[in-house]
Amino acid sequence: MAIQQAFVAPSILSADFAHLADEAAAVAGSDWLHVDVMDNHYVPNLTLGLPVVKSLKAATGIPLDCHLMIENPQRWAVGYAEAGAVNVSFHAETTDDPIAIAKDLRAAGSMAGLAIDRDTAVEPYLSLLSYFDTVLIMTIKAGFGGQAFMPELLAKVRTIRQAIDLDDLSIRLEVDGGINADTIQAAAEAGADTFVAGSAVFGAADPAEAVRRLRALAIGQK
Ligand SMILES: O=C(CO)[C@H](O)[C@H](O)COP(=O)(O)O
Repeated sequence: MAIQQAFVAPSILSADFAHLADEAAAVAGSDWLHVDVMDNHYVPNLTLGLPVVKSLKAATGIPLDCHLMIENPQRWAVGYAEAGAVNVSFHAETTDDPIAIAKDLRAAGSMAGLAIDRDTAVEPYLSLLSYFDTVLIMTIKAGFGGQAFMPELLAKVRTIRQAIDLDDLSIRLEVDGGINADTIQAAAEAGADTFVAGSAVFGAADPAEAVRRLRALAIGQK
């Protein structure tokens, strides 16, 4: 299957949390808005939860892509779907029953996303792909923005892309961590079609232009 239209999803982890509605408005042309939910347990960082997602949903028309870096996703994931997220990703490392959570997310009306952290192999999850609408491959260790892209993790993107294409699955393949104008093309060539970018967007003088530039690079334009 051909790679789907490239999506750029600015990560609000790198935005000004005191002005989230304005920050979202600055990237209004984005495909998705990536929302990092961190609980200070699965990852050491602590960010935001359901009340902020509900407020963001009311404040922006950009589809929300919630990335749960939390323990006990079976307790919380559906709440993010009910809050209006278009996609809810939870980490494979945080549950023994990813299929149950994926089914619950779809039943609640969102896409179901499986996120895979730096130190986790993708092979055990290949047989589960049909339960998911997105797969998010971390290209850093989850927890903080502004880290350097790890090109060796693109092998996992290639493996997932091959599996998606082999079974003709309709799955968005996201990469998250260190995505910028220097790294996005390598990620696209590996098979990613959805690109989370935090510092490369919100650290830019013109965030909207940064999104446009990243999307152009992802589809091979200079
Ligand atoms: O999930 C994340 C961190 O765990 C962030 O989405 C990611 O780090 C984006 O930030 P940057 O593009 O600056 O690396």
